[in-house]
Amino acid sequence: MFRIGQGFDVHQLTEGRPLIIGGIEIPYEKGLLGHSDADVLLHTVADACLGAIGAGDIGKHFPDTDPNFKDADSAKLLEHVWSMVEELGYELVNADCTIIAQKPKMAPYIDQMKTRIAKLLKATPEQINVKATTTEKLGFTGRGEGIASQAVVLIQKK
Ligand SMILES: Nc1ccn([C@@H]2O[C@H](COP(=O)(O)O)[C@@H](O)[C@H]2O)c(=O)n1
Ligand SMILES: C[C@@]1(CO)OP(=O)(O)OP(=O)(O)OC[C@H]1O
Repeated sequence: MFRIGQGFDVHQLTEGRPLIIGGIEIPYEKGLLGHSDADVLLHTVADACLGAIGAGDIGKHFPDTDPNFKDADSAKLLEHVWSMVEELGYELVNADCTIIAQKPKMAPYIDQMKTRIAKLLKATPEQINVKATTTEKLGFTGRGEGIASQAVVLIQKK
């Protein structure tokens, strides 16, 4: 049996924070603001996984009012979400993700992100696709006020 889930997330860009996307630290003058490390890409993958198993969203499992998740490593949150997926007897078919950012250029980091996400989802990098797009300087992403991400995850019963 196949199940599919999708995720969408946005975080504000601000000075004085590291920029962590897809579990990779990217050199940039600003970073993403959040209760956790604000890894917008891993949050969308986690939400897509939770969507696929009908288990709500990351805010439900890791509330931003809980001090345990302050500055949390989103890779650890995704690891936990993936263990929930595996406990139900599923494995990954594939994941497709889009980072929506005017700047910085994501292309040099895409392969590292794929490898990192693949490891977290007990899959191979070939099962993971990560894309990036600007919004042609339009909207909040285009003005560099924040970064958005989308992901779709397909799972199947082992
Ligand atoms: N933050 C980004 C945005 C885009 N890219 C790459 O550039 C290509 C062109 O972007 P458009 O918004 O003009 O479609 C895109 O296909 C990505 O490969 C990037 O690396 N980082
Ligand atoms: C990850 C959590 C928990 O630390 O916080 P944030 O980093 O603010 O991320 P968000 O995508 O707003 O929601 C999920 C949260 O509960």
